[in-house]
Parts: sequence; structure tokens; C-alpha cells
Amino acid sequence: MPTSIHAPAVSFQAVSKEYATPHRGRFKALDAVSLDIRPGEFLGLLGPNGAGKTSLIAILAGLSRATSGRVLVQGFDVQQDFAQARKRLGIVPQELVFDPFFSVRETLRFQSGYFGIRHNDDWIDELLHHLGLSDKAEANMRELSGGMKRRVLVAQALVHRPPIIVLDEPTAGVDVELRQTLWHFIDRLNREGSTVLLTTHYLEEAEALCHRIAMLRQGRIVALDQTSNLLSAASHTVVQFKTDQALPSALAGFARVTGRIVQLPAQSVAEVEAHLAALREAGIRIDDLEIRRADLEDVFVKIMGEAGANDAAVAGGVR
Ligand SMILES: Nc1ncnc2c1ncn2[C@@H]1O[C@H](COP(=O)(O)OP(=O)(O)OP(=O)(O)O)[C@@H](O)[C@H]1O
Repeated sequence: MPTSIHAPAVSFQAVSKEYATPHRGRFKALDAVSLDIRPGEFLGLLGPNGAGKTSLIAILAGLSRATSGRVLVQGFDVQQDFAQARKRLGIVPQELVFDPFFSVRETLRFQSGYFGIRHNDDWIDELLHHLGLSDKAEANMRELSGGMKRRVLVAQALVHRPPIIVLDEPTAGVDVELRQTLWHFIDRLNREGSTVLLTTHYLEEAEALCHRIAMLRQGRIVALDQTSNLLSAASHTVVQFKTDQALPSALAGFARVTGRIVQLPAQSVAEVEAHLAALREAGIRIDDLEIRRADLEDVFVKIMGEAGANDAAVAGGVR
């Protein structure tokens, strides 16, 4: 039973998940993850591929069982009180799975029925409107593009007006217009009181939207803080430019290189000058030089790098 109306919207309590795999034996995908999401909060769950984000969400959704630990949704245990927990959650999954013969409206009515809601057309129309789907209401699901289907997936998750919205990489592979429509709507629902849990690989979206960020690496939380605190703790500057040439070895070690784009962290003005001097000395031709403050992507790379180095040190018996 829920303990209090001030209970966290979602409480992950020492959640571990092990999978039995043919190659890796028993593999720990989540290792004692504890995290409380506050009512009304917009929380971002970030992590590289395989960090355990989807496993955590599957456990929250009641689709998968934790090996140990538990998850409460507004005080209701997702295993013992599945129906109570589930109706409080609106889950937008990664995968697009629909009955191709239903129209958009039928799909949403069917989903309303699943939650025991009849005569839901006013809210369905509102959802269609906010998600830019009004003119597709009577179209069959099979006629929709991938991006349109993704919008229906969002509408489907919201038909029962859940207080907690869970979005698992909702913008993977979708165009700018849908992203903007979606974020405008989710941001509005959040400002009206909904709690939002978002996983995404688009760090600029997380930076813009999330109040707080949890970073997961190899099944463990390695950072959990207000987005603004994470950004201000990473007070460094980034020297960014484009080049076609190989960097001198002194810089190559800590540069982040994406195609032609090179990013070099610098802790001080003197270090910015040293980087530029090293480039000049090595005769590197650079274009589009920019000196900017660190963003969430820089923070993410730094935290993941530090956590990786820590693990390596522990494994090597250094600590
Ligand atoms: N059913 C399963 N059986 C065995 N291993 C699994 C299973 N599901 C996930 N894993 C493993 O658990 C780890 C975490 O996977 P998970 O999908 O939760 O990560 P993720 O953070 O969501 O990754 P991505 O960003 O790629 O979606 C990975 O190493 C994955 O290979």
C-alpha cells in the first residue's frame, strides 16, 4: 500500500537484474540501483548502449522482474500491486508494435478500454491535436510513416492520463518537427504536474528539458544531480575546431574526435593558449575554431571516462 501522498513518484530500491546468458554466464545488467523520482520532476536517465536503461524501465513497467530489490510507483509495488502501479504509468516504449488493421482512433480507443475507460474521445482528440495527428485519426496504422507511428505510441501511452510519463528513447530516428511537437507537449504536461522519466541519447535534449540527470554505466548509477549542478561542476572550457590532419600525440590522448571535428577540454585560459600553441607548432591547419563552455555531452564523456578509469583501477588492484 502507498505510505503517503508525498511518496516519491517512482522509487527504485536497490534494484538488481541478472540475465543468464550462454556466452557471459550470469550477467549483472543492473547492480543495486537506488533512485527516487520526485513528484513533478523531469528526470533524465542517461547512459551508453548497454548501460541498463531499458532493463530498468522494463522492471518499472512490470514487464521484467528484478532479481532483487523493488520498485514502487506512488507507493505501489510494481510486482505485488501491478494494476495500481501500471495505471499510474504512461510508458512510451522504444519498439513500434501495432495491429496494422486498426485505425489510429481505434488503437487509442482499444488502449482506453484496456484501462477500463469508456467514452474517451474528447481526450483522444486532444492528444491527436497536440501530437499533430488530427488528420490521421481515421487512417489505418499500416498507412502511417514511422514518425507518425511514433506519435501514436505517445498518444497510446497517455490515453489514461497517467501522472507519470516514461519515455524510452522517444526521439530515436525521428525528424526535427516531431521532436519539437513532442517536447512542447511533454514539457506542457510536466508543467501541469506530470512526472517525466526520459531516457535519451540526445544529450542536448536532456540538457534542455531535464531538471535532474541520473547517469548509468554498466548497471550502476555513476552520477545523480541537478542538470545545472552537473554543468557548473564541469567548469571547463572546450576548444573546438575542424581539421583533416592527425593531432600531435600530446593532444591526441585527451581529444574527442568525431569525423573532422576535434574537441579539447581546457581548465584555464593558459591551457587554451597551450593547446593552440601545440597545434601551431605541429603545423595543424584548423577551421571553424570555437571556444565554448562545456555542455552536457562533455560532462557525460568526462563522467563515463572517470568511472571507466576507476573500474580499471579496481580490477587491476591499484585501489
Ligand atoms: N534478455 C536479455 N538477456 C541477456 N542479456 C540482456 C537481456 N536484455 C539486456 N541484456 C543485457 O543487459 C545489458 C543492459 O541492456 P539494456 O538494454 O538494459 O541497456 P540500455 O542502457 O537500454 O542500452 P541501449 O542504450 O543500447 O538501449 C546489456 O549488456 C544487454 O546485452
